[in-house]
Amino acid sequence: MTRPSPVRYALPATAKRLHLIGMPGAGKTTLGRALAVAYGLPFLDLDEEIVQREQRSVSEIFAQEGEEYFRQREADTLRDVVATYPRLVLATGGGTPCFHHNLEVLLTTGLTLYLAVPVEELVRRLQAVAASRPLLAALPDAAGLETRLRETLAARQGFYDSAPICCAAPTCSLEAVQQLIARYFTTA
Ligand SMILES: Nc1ncnc2c1ncn2[C@@H]1O[C@H](COP(=O)(O)OP(=O)(O)OP(=O)(O)O)[C@@H](O)[C@H]1O
Ligand SMILES: O=C(O)C1=C[C@@H](O)[C@@H](O)[C@H](O)C1
Ligand SMILES: [Mg+2]
Repeated sequence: MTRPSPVRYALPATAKRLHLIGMPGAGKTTLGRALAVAYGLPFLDLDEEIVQREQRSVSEIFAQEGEEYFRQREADTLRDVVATYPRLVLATGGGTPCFHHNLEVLLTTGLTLYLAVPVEELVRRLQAVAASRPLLAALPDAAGLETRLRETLAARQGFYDSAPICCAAPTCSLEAVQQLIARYFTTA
């Protein structure tokens, strides 16, 4: 099989910011890092940026200040980040598009990609780490985790579906996403 030419997948000069949205465990951070390398763009993870600014973990912020405080910090940090970085691949938090008009910020300041992954796969990926996620901790078992993820996805689906590009598993490979991005720019 011949490898596709890298030129075909080059990011158009007009696309300087890529935003990845999707459920916890969808692969935003993993794919975001790979896209940043592929396109030669800086990478930033919004959760990590908040943690750095607050000098405490997301779980600690939720436990000590509550979710509303976290959502406000998330909204402020998102706006700072897009104002600061003219070129960027940004992995958002799972809830980022759903609060404080962040969706509008994401859609108007970069090309937003939704990583759609079935809940069964999210359960597999998150089972081991759910205890460290404030909104997924304290669930009794995998069935509880699955129920919580289904409810969360149902509430968020409308926000996620606003992204102009949707990459559905199992085709969320780096190459598949690059093809979707290239196709978006040739048909837009
Ligand atoms: N395409 C993939 N196929 C299989 N596993 C993957 C894939 N992408 C990511 N993973 C795995 O799924 C887990 C979650 O990935 P990642 O941290 O990138 O997701 P995320 O969307 O950033 O999650 P969060 O919202 O919690 O930050 C990790 O263990 C990662 O190795
Ligand atoms: O899905 C969510 O609401 C969250 C996902 C994480 O990325 C963090 O932003 C935080 O744990 C909240
Ligand atoms: Mg992440």
